[in-house]
Amino acid sequence: MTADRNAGKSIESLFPHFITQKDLPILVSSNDAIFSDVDAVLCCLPHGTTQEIIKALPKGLKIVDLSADFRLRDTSEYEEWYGQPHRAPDLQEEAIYGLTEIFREEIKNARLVANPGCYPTSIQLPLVPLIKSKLIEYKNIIIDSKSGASGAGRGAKVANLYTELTEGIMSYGVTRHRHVPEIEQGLSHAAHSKVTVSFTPHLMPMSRGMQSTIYVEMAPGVTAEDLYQQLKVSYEDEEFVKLLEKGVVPRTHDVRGSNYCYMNVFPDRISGRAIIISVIDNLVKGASGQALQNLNIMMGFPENTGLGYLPLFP
Ligand SMILES: NC(=O)C1=CN([C@@H]2O[C@H](COP(=O)(O)OP(=O)(O)OC[C@H]3O[C@@H](n4cnc5c(N)ncnc54)[C@H](OP(=O)(O)O)[C@@H]3O)[C@@H](O)[C@H]2O)C=CC1
Ligand SMILES: CC(=O)N[C@@H](CCC(=O)OP(=O)(O)O)C(=O)O
Repeated sequence: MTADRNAGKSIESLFPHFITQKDLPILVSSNDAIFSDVDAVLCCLPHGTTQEIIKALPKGLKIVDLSADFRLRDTSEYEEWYGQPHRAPDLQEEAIYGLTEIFREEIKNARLVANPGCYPTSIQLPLVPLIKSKLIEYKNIIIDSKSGASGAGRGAKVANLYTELTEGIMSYGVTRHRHVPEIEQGLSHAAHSKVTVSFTPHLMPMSRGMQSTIYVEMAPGVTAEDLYQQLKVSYEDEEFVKLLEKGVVPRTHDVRGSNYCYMNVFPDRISGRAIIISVIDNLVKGASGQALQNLNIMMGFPENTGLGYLPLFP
């Protein structure tokens, strides 16, 4: 386990909730880490710091990168949205996008997996099967997403202070959030055609959890029942993605602390339109849980190793 500012400290001193776990290592700087006995790495660094570090790792290591550094196939898009040139285009070529339920076969043989962002996970899981089956139009997709404050990491920002966050809601990244190209890349890949979306994220006064409410126009003659049946077929064998019973509204409380994505489809009052709601825990299916799910697949372990626990309700 590596760290930057906290190199040299014990994990228990920083995160006392781990005190019951035996033989936890002392955190070391990534420069001092010894990789000879290591099979795989989960890389959880801020965007932009990861490319150089992964480039320097031994070639045989399997890697799941949680940052955005390898998510965009087009490196010029990375430069446009992340404000710096891509420093490992060769590695980008081999990176597999780790939206597990959609790219499981590719992940099996991958060496480097780019773990998806939290918003793109909550949005693509319901939309990809509906787009692949041509049940919804590729235009006029409107996405309203809400995230708990932990989505911003632990770095102190004024907007994340308790006093700024509590009893309020704040839109941010309006008209331009860096997850838009990631979402459009995934949906366009499913459509074999360019898909564009309107996307606005919101910061909510909660520590974790994410909801995406998605407004779609259905293809001619298609009903919300057709969308429901398609999602049922797509996910009936999936352990971590669940379509709720008809009419039941997905809530962040129902997936809190778990690797589940719950979703449902509702007919809009306006004919020809439907409303899709999906929820995840941004820190689990939106980050560490999906990363572990991917690593399990890459290593040939049961996919739910370390993930088989119930959500923490309420
Ligand atoms: N929070 C979320 O909901 C999501 C996060 N992610 C991704 O997960 C990863 C981790 O996110 P999160 O935990 O929220 O981020 P944080 O900002 O809370 O943590 C990042 C950690 O990276 C360490 N670090 C920074 N620079 C270096 C370096 N040069 N060498 C070694 N360690 C370094 C820091 O360690 P130290 O404290 O010792 O300085 C810090 O603890 C990121 O890649 C993020 O993009 C993905 C999806 C959702
Ligand atoms: C609340 C909040 O600030 N959320 C983060 C997204 C977190 C995440 O999933 O994604 P990355 O892995 O791409 O960092 C944001 O909007 O930038």
